[in-house]
Amino acid sequence: MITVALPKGGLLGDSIRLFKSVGLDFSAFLDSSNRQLQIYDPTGTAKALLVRTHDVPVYVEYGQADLGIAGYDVLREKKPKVANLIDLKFGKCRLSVAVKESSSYRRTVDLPPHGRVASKFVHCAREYFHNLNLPVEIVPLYGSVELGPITGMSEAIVDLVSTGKTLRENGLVEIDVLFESSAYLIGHPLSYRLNTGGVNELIGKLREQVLTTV
Ligand SMILES: Nc1ncnc2c1ncn2[C@@H]1O[C@H](COP(=O)(O)OP(=O)(O)OP(=O)(O)O)[C@@H](O)[C@H]1O
Ligand SMILES: O=P(O)(O)OC[C@H]1O[C@H](OP(=O)(O)OP(=O)(O)O)[C@H](O)[C@@H]1O
Repeated sequence: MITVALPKGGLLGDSIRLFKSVGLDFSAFLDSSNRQLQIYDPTGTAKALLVRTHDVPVYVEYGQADLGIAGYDVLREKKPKVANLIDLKFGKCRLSVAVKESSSYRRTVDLPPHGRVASKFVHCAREYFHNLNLPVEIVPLYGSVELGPITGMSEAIVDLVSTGKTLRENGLVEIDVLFESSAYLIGHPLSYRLNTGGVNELIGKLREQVLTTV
């Protein structure tokens, strides 16, 4: 039996569509009345766990899931010991630095030394500012990060940007991009080495599917 960890939230629909295209149906997770966190594909060949997006690599690293789907941003932030198997080409976004449009900061190096930067991606932000030799205080937040500069708590944010709508509607502008991101299929290293439950065949089908749809 193959176990896959699927991310709740924005990546769930595309993840379920991808598995459906290779014959595995986990669409029960899309039913809002469903509260089951573990479901079996009707063919009985695989089961899926529904987990928070940041927890997907944890289930895969610990071996409770053979496969999982997580954003590259999450993988950069958590650096889990998992294999990055396939760039799935959906969930595209970027991790960017943004500031208030009305501020005078137009490049990251314009930010004041020892200024504050709010972020959900604390490790990525710390590494980025360290590489620029800019000493800043990273303020960890769990969401609505744009409120950092709006309320005056921070001079800048490091956050995901996709359409840019959230930045625009909150009077913020992007001044640098740390990296581009998309969803990845990740795997437990032993699962594909031992071909647990025929996982390699499934990975092959998923790879083919991604190649033909792009
Ligand atoms: N506009 C976007 N904003 C945020 N994430 C996006 C966006 N577009 C694509 N993504 C991708 O979707 C993933 C999941 O984002 P989502 O907003 O569903 O969860 P989250 O809010 O980060 O997680 P949680 O609610 O569990 O804290 C991100 O890690 C990223 O890879
Ligand atoms: O560029 P856009 O298309 O507007 O998308 C970017 C927004 O989406 C994400 O927030 P999310 O909806 O995950 O909520 P959060 O603030 O709780 O992280 C991200 O943190 C931005 O706020």
